[in-house]
Amino acid sequence: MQMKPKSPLSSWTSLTACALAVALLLDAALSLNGLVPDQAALFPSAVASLEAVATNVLPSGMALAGFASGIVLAMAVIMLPMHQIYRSREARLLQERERLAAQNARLVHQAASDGLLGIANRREFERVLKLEWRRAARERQPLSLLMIDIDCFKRFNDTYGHQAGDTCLRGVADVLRSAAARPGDMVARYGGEEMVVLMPHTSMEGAMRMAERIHAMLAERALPFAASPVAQHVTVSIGVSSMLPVRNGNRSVLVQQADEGLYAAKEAGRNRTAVVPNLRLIGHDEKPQTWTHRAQGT
Ligand SMILES: Nc1nc2c(ncn2[C@@H]2O[C@H](COP(=O)(O)OP(=O)(O)OP(=O)(O)O)[C@@H](O)[C@H]2O)c(=O)[nH]1
Repeated sequence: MQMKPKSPLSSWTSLTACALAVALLLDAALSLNGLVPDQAALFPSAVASLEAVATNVLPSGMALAGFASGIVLAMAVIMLPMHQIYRSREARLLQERERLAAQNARLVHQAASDGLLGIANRREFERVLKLEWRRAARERQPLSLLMIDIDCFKRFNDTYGHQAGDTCLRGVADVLRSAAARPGDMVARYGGEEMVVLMPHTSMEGAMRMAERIHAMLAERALPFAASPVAQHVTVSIGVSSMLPVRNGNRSVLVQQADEGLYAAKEAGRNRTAVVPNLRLIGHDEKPQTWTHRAQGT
């Protein structure tokens, strides 16, 4: 919580108000002597003391009080409007600071997201991947990635036009956003018609389930694509990778593996999910063992 700075003028105003109150009390005391003559018999010694004060001290006190009241009133007359001006300037500065903070947040969001799809862009994905990799290594938790590519998207653009292509991309991004609903999940545009879903604290099994959910949701959404050689609606191919990160490990392997899986899914006929086992365990001339799974219900 931010502390509002205290105006130096408000201290002056309080001081002025106190001085004014003291001066008024002094004036009231001065009048007391004339107001209580009948009660003098009841409290003779008190009245005698008051009279002594009134005779010896009050006349000079009266002059001093009058002078002080004059100064205090003059200060109040000057200070109060100045205080008002200060307060309204302070309010304007606070408003301006809030406006700039909101603008800054908007700019940060714009720099991190894709203008067409409204999801994170590649740069933001790389930034978050670095953080999540470190976190997963620290917490010894698996980190999974889906690399998703729309099938035959060139044909979609050629058939329906580039604008319809953009609408289709937005539709797929919407589905990914709804599917990856956990707070830690991240959906990003990796480039062109390729998107990624990064899933912290998620094992290979969980990532495969997520891939199946995406295929199912796209089949249900059924974005029309009659010219597709794969199905009557827009479909995607998905490559999956999952790792237990180590602190100084190479995080690009996670992306590379998902990309290999995507390639394998395309090769196997599209509209499916594929996993390529850990690339680092496979020799150069050895062909990776690929597991592919065709999407259900298409
Ligand atoms: N409308 C639109 N099209 C895009 C965008 N970004 C990339 N593309 C198009 O996506 C198409 C990708 O085509 P390819 O890489 O040949 O792949 P594909 O036709 O999807 O074929 P497969 O991936 O093998 O199924 C190209 O025609 C790009 O122009 C975009 O922002 N909007």
